[in-house]
Amino acid sequence: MNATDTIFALSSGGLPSGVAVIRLSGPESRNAVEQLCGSVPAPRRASLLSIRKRNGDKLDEGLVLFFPGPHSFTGEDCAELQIHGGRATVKAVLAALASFEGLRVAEAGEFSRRAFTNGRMDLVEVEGLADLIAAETEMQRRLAVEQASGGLSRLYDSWAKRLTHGRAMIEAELDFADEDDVPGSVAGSIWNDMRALEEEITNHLSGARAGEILRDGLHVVIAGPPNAGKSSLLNHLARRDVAIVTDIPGTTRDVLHVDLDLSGFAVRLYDTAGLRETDDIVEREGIRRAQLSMATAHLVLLLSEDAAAHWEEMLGDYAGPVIRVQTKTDIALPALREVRADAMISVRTGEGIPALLDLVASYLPDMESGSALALPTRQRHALHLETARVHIVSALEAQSAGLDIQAEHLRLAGQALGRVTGRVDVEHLLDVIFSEFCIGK
Ligand SMILES: Nc1nc2c(c(=O)[nH]1)N(C=O)[C@@H](CNc1ccc(C(=O)N[C@@H](CCC(=O)O)C(=O)O)cc1)CN2
Ligand SMILES: Nc1nc2c(ncn2[C@@H]2O[C@H](COP(=O)(O)OP(=O)(O)OP(=O)(O)O)[C@@H](O)[C@H]2O)c(=O)[nH]1
Ligand SMILES: [Mg+2]
Repeated sequence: MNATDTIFALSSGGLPSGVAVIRLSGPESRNAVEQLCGSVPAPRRASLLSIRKRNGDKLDEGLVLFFPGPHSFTGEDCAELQIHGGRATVKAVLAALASFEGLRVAEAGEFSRRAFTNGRMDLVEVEGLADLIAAETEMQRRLAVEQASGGLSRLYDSWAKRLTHGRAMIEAELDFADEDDVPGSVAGSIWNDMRALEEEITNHLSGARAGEILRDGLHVVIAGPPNAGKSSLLNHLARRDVAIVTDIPGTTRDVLHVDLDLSGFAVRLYDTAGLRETDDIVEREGIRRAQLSMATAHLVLLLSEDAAAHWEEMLGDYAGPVIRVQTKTDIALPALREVRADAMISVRTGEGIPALLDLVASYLPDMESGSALALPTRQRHALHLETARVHIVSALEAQSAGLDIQAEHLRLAGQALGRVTGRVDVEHLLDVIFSEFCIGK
């Protein structure tokens, strides 16, 4: 990977498509456009031009744009060829680009990586952009667009600035400590703000669970005895035949999951092996996996067709929230319909399903509609934010240790914040973060 190469890639999605966008970035972008199109359009203006091979053969006619650096997505010279999205057309134009000296196909995330390297985006924005491209539900989109457009970064930068100010005040006091005419304590004025900052970070961190649920989905595990109708419920909610359903107890062994959109929120629903004592090695492994998924669930739907079920016994070590669901109400005798469950459903008739979904939705984070979503979305963020918070507390509590020790804690707090946005040594993280992207981004 050489950062002075000029890179290109198909940045639009699957082919064929109405229009396909090929992006270029790097010093040879201008030359490549000139060779292929006969001229270079005015900066940032779309021009309809013919795209030709060196021998004059016409490949296509498309809208062509040139973005001189540094005012471009990557900060380098960039260009776009917006051509017809036929497979052969795209293949021919990509081949023509590859034939130029100094041009090569981009790696996954390489455009965004250059934007980061050139200071066009910080790490939090890059992660937001990756989430925006991956977003499948309205809440994932809202969270990601706020993060990608710098909402979170501005917050973290404003915190870092307050820490720097605090340190500057302490330094000033240390420098002038032996001069008699310095009035009062300069440093004394910052501690109220540091206390307030610590509180703001604590508040922000309390949204970390909501942020992770919004981004990754609420993890809901369907559990219960064999034959309860777990796989049938998964298939019903997925509206697809995802899991094998038979009337033989012990059908499901592997953990399967589907992603649902529940009023704009992502929900990841897991189907698991029926819980029972068994000598079958394969089934036992399935049950072990079922228990493992329960251990990390946000919510368990405990299914049983028997209203007299001993619900608690099936939960094992799981201590999180549970919705007890009585299944197959279409065949259950009215006499058996004692209300010992939280929900009663039939996937045959659809009875009780909307009520069950309402119950599940009540475990989703409480989001005000329309409000900006400035929540920590990744453990990486939460870990550094917590480190920053702890250092601020240490600074506040180190009164007797002296101002220079307090200043050092504030410096470490600022460094932790800098690791979130990528302004402080994050080199080792970059490959991981950028590999999340697709080629062309
Ligand atoms: N055709 C096309 N659409 C696209 C993109 C793209 O690269 N090409 N984007 C790719 O992700 C997104 C838009 N993001 C972009 C971000 C910055 C600049 C850019 O040229 N910025 C300059 C000039 C800004 C201005 O004109 O005010 C700059 O910031 O200096 C372009 C696209 C979504 N839509
Ligand atoms: N009448 C009726 N039958 C149902 C209903 N839900 C599931 N069944 C039947 O119950 C049997 C077991 O269903 P599954 O969905 O495979 O049960 P499971 O809980 O996944 O079972 P295991 O994977 O073995 O643990 C199948 O024959 C289903 O057709 C329902 O609402 N009404
Ligand atoms: Mg099953």
